[in-house]
Amino acid sequence: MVKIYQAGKAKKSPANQAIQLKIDRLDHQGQGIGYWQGKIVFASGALPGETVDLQLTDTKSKVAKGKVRRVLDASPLRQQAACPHFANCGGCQLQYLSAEAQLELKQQAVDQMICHQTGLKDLPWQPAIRSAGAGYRRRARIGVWFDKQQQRFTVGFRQANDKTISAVAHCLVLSPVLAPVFSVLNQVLPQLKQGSAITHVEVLDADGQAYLIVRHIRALPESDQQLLLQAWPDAFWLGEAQPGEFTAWQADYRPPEYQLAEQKLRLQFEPDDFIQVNPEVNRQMVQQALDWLEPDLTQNILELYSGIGNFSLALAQRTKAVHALEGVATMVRRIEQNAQLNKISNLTAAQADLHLPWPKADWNQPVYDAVLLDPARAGAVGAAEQIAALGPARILYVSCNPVSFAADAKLFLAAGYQLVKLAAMDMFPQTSHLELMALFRRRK
Ligand SMILES: C[S@@+](CC[C@H](N)C(=O)[O-])C[C@H]1O[C@@H](n2cnc3c(N)ncnc32)[C@H](O)[C@@H]1O
Repeated sequence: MVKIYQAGKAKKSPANQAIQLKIDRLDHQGQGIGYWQGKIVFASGALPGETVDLQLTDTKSKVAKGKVRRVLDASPLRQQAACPHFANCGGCQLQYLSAEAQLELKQQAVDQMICHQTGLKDLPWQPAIRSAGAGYRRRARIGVWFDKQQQRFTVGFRQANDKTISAVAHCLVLSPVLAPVFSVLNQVLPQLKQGSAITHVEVLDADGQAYLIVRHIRALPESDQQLLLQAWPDAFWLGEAQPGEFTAWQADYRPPEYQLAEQKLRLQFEPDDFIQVNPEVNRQMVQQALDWLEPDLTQNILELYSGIGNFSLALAQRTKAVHALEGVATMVRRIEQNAQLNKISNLTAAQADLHLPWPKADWNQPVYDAVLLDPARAGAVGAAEQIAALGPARILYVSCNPVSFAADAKLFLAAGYQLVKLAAMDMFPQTSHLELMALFRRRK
C-alpha cells in the first residue's frame, strides 16, 4: 500500500517547557503527583508538599510527565542522597528520602492505589518487614562498555532511561562481598586480548561466596580467562557465550546455594535461576508465609510460580503434601533436586504455563487447603480465576508489583474471598519497588 506523506500540525515540543508545580502526594511508583492546567502531572524526583521547577518530558490532553530541575520549597523529609552516582545511575531513585520515610510513603501510595482499584477501605496492614538500606543486594548486572575511539572501558550501571553505561566505583546497595567487582574489572579489562567481547558481568553473593558470570559475544582466549581468574581468585568465574549457556572456569567449581537458617534448608541454583534479591528480607518473608498460613500435617498445599523451591521446601516440612508448579522446566528439576538435598519426600513439582487455561491434570483438582502464589511482575494473568475455582480456604499471595496484585485481589474478592492480612516487605530499599504479602480467606 502506498503511504502518502501528510504534514501534521507542528506540535510544540514539551521538552522545552518548564513549569512550577506543587506536589500533592506520591504515586505507587515513587513519583510526585500534582495538577496543572487540568492535567494530572507525574513528577519524578518530587516529594509530597514540595514546590518544584519541573521540566516536562511528555504531555497529553489529561496527563503530563516531567523531571524535577530544582526543588523550590523542599519537604522536611528530603535528605542528601548517600551515593555519589545517584544523579546518573539508573538504580536507586528514592535515595533522597531516609529508608524509614521511603517505606512509609511507598506503603501509603500502595494503600491508596489498592483501595481505589478494589473498593476496599481500611486495609488490614500488618507490621512491615524492614531491611537495611545499604549492602542488601546479592545479585546485580554490571555493564561493560568499550569505547573503540578512546580505547577505554567503562564499568558501571545503565543510566536511568538510557542505554549508556555510567561509570560506578562503588554501589551503595550491593552486598559488601561483591564490592571489589568494580576495581577488579577496571584493572583487568585493559589487559585482556578480547576484553571488548565482554558486554556485562553478572555478580552473585551466594551466602558469602562471590560468583562472576562473564557474558561475552566472542570467544575469550584461555589467557584472558586466566587473567580474570587471577584478578579475583576467591570468586567462582563462569563464561556465558550464549544467553543461558554457562561454562565454569575452575575445576573446583560448585553451584551457588543459599540457606534458610530457621528451617535448616539449603537451596542450590544455577546462575540464571530466579532468586529473591534481598536475602535478609527473603528469610523473614518465608517465615512470615509459614506464620500466616499456619500449615499442619493434615494439609495439602498448591504452590504456584515456585522457582527453585524458596517457599516449597519450608512448606513441605510442615504439611502433608505440597505440589509446586513453575513455568521454567530447569527450575522444576532444581526443586526436585533441592527436595532430595534436604531429604524432603512430600513435595512434588511439575512444569506448567499458569497463564494458559489449566489442563485437566491430577493437580488441577479442588483438594487444596491453601494456595501460595508468587508470580512475576505481570501478576497471576488468567490464573487468579482458576485458583479461585479450586476453592482453597486460604490464598497467600506474594507480589513484587502492587498494580498487578490489586487487579488479582479484585478477582479474588469477587470470587468470595476476604483480604485478612496485608504486609509490605522492603525487598528493594532506595527504589520505588515494594513487595507485598497478602492473605485471603474464603468466606463461609
Ligand atoms: C517472583 S518469582 C518467584 C519464585 C519463587 N517463589 C521464589 O521465591 O524464589 C516468579 C516465578 O514465576 C515463574 N513464572 C513466570 N511466568 C510464569 C508462568 N506463566 N507460568 C508459570 N511460572 C511462571 C518464573 O519462572 C519465576 O520462577
